[in-house]
Amino acid sequence: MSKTMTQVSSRGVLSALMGDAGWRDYYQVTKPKVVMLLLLTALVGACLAVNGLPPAGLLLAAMIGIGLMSSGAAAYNHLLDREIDARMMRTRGRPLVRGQLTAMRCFSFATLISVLGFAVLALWVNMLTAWLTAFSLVGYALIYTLYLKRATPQNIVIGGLAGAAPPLLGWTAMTGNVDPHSLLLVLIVFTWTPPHFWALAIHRRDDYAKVNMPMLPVTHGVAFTKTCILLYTVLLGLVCLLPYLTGMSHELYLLGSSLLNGAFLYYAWRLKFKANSGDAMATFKFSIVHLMLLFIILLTDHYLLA
Ligand code: HEM
Ligand SMILES: CC(C)=CCC/C(C)=C/CC/C(C)=C/COP(=O)(O)OP(=O)(O)O
Repeated sequence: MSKTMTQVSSRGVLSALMGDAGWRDYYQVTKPKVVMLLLLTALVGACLAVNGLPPAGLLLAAMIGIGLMSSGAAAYNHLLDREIDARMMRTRGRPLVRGQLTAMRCFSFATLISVLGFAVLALWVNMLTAWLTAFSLVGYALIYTLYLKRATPQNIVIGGLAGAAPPLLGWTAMTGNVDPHSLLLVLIVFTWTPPHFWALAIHRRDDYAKVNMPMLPVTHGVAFTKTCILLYTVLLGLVCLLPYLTGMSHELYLLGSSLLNGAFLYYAWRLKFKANSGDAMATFKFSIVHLMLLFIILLTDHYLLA
């Protein structure tokens, strides 16, 4: 076959695979910003697991494997939620709703990257990490998305475990076993998740009510949800002391995390006691900055003071 004919036929195969979808549609269903933050928490877990720098090849394989499987989980979530996504303002522009990406293509893509991710972890990291990541994928893509989300206002408290797993996954990738210190990092993300999500759920309450999604502000009201956010933020402040109290982290972490948790508490207090329509969204946005900085501080403390 001539070079031009080969180019034409490979372009034909590619366009048959892509259909109306562009790279951007595949990228969007992976929830890239969420996965970036999940990977930061996994990276910190991996670095805290070892003395000095983690072996570069092992770290790269772990990040690729965890990243692919988290992206796969996010793509399954887009697939399984496409009908409710079509009815909510926030999500109605998603690729499966617009018809840019077919359900079959999304399923194939999610399966391909999830299996690839599992293979990378199984071949180049270790089986414990591969299976723990697979459980997290099933926890988010199936148990949370298909069942919990639609069943109970405690959906994200229970479902939050999957999103909180990456620091443990990063840690086990380096050591091959579950260290109690890694569970402290999981506990931090786990306690952070309810205020993170409920702040957004207050802002989007009408959207969730419209599709009968039992999110806390819909089932128990906005005032009660604000109280829960405040209580979880206090709990998060206490949980964040544990890395210092158990000797895992040092004074830099104690100072940095106390400032961040003080600021989070201020947002939660303002949301509860000073009614202002923009406060819920401001609290949601701050939660993301909070978790990102908290893990950067954990890492800095580890390398400067360990
Ligand atoms: C069950 C647990 C969680 C729930 C229910 C939840 C829910 C949400 C929702 C509904 C959004 C808005 C997405 C949008 O605007 O389209 C969001 C955004 C976000 N979440 Fe979460 N989240 C959870 C856990 C996490 C975890 C564990 C992380 C990272 C460690 C995370 C990081 C983010 C980031 C970075 C964004 C902003 C995404 C963007 O701007 O595109 N979330 N979350
Ligand atoms: C392998 C592994 C670590 C898996 C975890 C993967 C993952 C993407 C966790 C993040 C949790 C999250 C964004 C929940 C929101 O879903 P939602 O359906 O409530 O939000 P939506 O309405 O914006 O889709």
